[in-house]
Amino acid sequence: MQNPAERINELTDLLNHYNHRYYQDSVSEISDYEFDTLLKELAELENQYPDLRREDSPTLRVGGGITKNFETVTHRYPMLSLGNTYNEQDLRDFDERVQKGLYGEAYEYICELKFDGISLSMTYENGVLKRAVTRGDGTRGDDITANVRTIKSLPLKISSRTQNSDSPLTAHQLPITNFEVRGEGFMPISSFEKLNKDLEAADEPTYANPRNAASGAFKLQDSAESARRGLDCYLYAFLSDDEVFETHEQSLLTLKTWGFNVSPGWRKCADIDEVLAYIHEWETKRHTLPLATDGIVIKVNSMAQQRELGFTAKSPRWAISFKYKAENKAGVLKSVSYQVGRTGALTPVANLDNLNGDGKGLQLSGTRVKRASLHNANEIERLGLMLNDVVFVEKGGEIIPKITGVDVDARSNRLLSPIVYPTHCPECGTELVRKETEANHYCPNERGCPPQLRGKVEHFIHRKALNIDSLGEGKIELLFDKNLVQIPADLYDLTYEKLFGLEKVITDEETGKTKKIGFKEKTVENILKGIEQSKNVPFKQVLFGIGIRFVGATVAEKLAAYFRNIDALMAADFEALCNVPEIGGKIAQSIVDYFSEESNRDYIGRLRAAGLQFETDDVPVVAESNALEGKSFLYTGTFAGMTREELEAKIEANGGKLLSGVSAKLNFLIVGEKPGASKVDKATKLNVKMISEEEFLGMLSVD
Ligand SMILES: NC(=O)c1ccc[n+]([C@@H]2O[C@H](COP(=O)([O-])OP(=O)(O)OC[C@H]3O[C@@H](n4cnc5c(N)ncnc54)[C@H](O)[C@@H]3O)[C@@H](O)[C@H]2O)c1
Ligand SMILES: [Zn+2]
Repeated sequence: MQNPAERINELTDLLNHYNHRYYQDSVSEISDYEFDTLLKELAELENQYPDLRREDSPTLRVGGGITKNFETVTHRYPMLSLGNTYNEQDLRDFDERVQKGLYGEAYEYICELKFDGISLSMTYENGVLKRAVTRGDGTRGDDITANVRTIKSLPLKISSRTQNSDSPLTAHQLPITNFEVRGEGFMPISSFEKLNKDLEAADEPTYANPRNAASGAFKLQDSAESARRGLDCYLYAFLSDDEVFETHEQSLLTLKTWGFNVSPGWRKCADIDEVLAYIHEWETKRHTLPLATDGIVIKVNSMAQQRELGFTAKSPRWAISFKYKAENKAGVLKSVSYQVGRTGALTPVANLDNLNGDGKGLQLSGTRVKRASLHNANEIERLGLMLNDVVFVEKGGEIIPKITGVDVDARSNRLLSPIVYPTHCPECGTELVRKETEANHYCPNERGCPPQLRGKVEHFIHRKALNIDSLGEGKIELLFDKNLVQIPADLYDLTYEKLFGLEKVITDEETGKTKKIGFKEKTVENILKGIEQSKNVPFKQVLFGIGIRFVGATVAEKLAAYFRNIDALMAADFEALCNVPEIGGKIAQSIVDYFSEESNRDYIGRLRAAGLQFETDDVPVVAESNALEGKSFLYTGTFAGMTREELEAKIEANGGKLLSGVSAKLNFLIVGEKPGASKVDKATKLNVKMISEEEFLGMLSVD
C-alpha cells in the first residue's frame, strides 16, 4: 500500500492540476463527482496526519485564481467556496453541527438551487454598479466589469418600487446605497447550444457544458463578443458594512424589489426533512429550467446565526451544497447509425431503448434519451460494445448523454451481434478513408457528398465569413432540396423568382414535431439583401469563407494582410507561403493543393464575377529593416509606447516572425505591463528569453 505521505503528495498535485484546468482553462478533465471524491480522500488523510498537509493543499484554498488578463481587485469581503455532499447522511450531519453550534436555539433554512456558472461579485456605490469581479482565489479576483455590464437583466442603477407605491425609489431613499451583491453568472442552455453550433461552423473547439462556456465568455477580452454570448446572472447574496437584513429571506425579497434577477425557485424550510423534500422535488424538475444546475444550496436563514456559526478557511459553516450525481441508467443498444459531418468525418451514434423495449427510450435527467454519441470506432472498441447489449447511459453536466459501460453479466441470455463498421459513406457511397493519426473515418468525396456540400455553404454564410445571417440551416436545406444551391457560388445566382413560394416540411428527429418553412415576400427580400451585402465583406472574411482546409479566421486574416489580394496568394508557392508570419508547412501545403485544382480556381472565378471582395484595402505593413530577420516573437501585457497592433506591425515591418503561443520555437517573449502569468511561466520553463519593451526597441536600432 502507498504510504500516507506519498498519497497526500499525489492527491495534492493531482487536484491542484484539475483546479488549474477547471478555473484557468475552463476544462473539466474528470467529472465533478470524481473530483469531489478525491478531495474528500485528501481531507480525510490530512485529518489523520495533520503534519503531512501541504501549504498548497486544495483543502485550504478556494480553487480559482486570478488571470492577470484583467485588473486584479481585492475583495472587501472574501469570496469562499461551499462545503459539498452527495448524500443525505452528510446533510443530517451538517444539520447536527448547526444545531450544536447554535446551542439549542431554534433555526430555519433557506434552500436555493445551485446554479452552474461562475461566482460574481458586484459592488454598487450610491446605487450605481461600479465593479464586477470574479471569485478568483477568494481574496482577489479579476475585474470583469465590462463583460458583466452586458447582462441585460442586471441593473446598472438601482431603482425600485416599494410594495405600497408605484413610484420608483431613488438611490437616496434606499435603506443603503453602498453594498455588494453576489450571484452566479451563467449561460442559458439555449445560448450554449447556439454558441457551440457557431463554434463548430467556424472550426473552433466547442465547450463541453454551459458552465465551461460561461466561464470562457466572462473572461473574454472583447466585451462585444461577451455580449453576443447571451450571458445572464442570478443573485443570491447581499453584503454591506452595516447589518441591513435580519434574515437571508429578507435580503432575497428586497433584492428582487430593487430589480435584481433572483431565482424564483428558493424556499424556506423549517427543518432538515423539509430540506430533503425540496431536494427530491428538484431532482428532476430542475431539468425543466432554462439553465444548468448541479444541486441545491442550503443556508441558515438568520443572519445573526450565520455570524455565530462563522467560517472555516474555505467555506461558511452555516451553508452547504447538496450535489446531484449524474444520473445513470441501463438501456439496450438497438443499433448504430453513422452521421457524416461537414468535414466528412463519420460519427457513430448509438440508438437506445429502455429495458422494456417499448421504443420510448430512456427517461434520464428529465429528458427522453434515444441516442448517444459513440465518437469513433476506437470508442466502440474500448467499450467492447455489441448490438443488443445492455449498456449504462449517463447524462451529467455534459448535456449530451454518453455510454459509460456494458453490463457484461446480462450477456448470457441475450442474442448479441457484432457492430460492423461501414466501409463506405452512408450518404454518398464513397469508400471511407482513415488517416493513421486520426481516430475518425472520413468520406473523401468533398465535392459530391451532400452533408459536406451543405456544410460548406453553412461555413460560407457564417458570421466570421460572408455573414449572411438571413440564411439559416433550415433555409439552406430547402435550397439544397430544390437543387438551387450546390456550392456557395450558386447563392449569387438566386433571384426573387427562383425563391418565392418555395416550401418544405421539416421534422425534428428528436421530438418528431414538424414545422413548415416557406419563402414569402419578406423572407425572400431578406435573403437577397443578405447575399447582396456579402459583396462588401472584407477580403479576409471571404478568404475564410471559401473554406480552404486549415485556413481558419485568424490564418485568413494573416494571409489577407500579407498578400493583399487573391492573385498574389494564388501565385505564391510553398516557400513563399511559409515565409508568412505564423504560416507553417501544413497550412502552406493545403493552400498550394487547393489552388492547384482547376475546379477551385473556377469557383473563385465565379465568386469574383459575382462581385465579392478579393483584395484588401487595410494599410499595408511597410518594410522598415531586416533587423529581426530569423527571430520569432510573442508579447504579453500592455506597452507604454505603443499599442499591441503597433507592436505587431513593428515586428513584421522589421522582418521578425510573430508566433501565436509560447513554444520551444519562440526566441523572444516581450513582457509588458501586467503580463499573462501562464505565458511567463511557460517561457521560464522552456528557457525562452524574456525582454522588455526597451530591449525590443533596442534590437531595431542595431543593424
Ligand atoms: N471536474 C473538475 O475537474 C473540477 C475541478 C475543480 C473543481 N470542480 C468542481 O467544482 C467544485 C468546487 O467549486 P467551487 O469552489 O466553486 O464550489 P462549488 O461550485 O461546489 O460551490 C460554490 C459555488 O456555488 C455557486 N452557487 C451557485 N448557486 C448558488 C447559490 N444559490 N448560493 C450560493 N452559491 C451558489 C457559487 O458560485 C459558489 O461560489 C468542486 O467541488 C468540483 O465539483 C471540478
Ligand atoms: Zn460521403
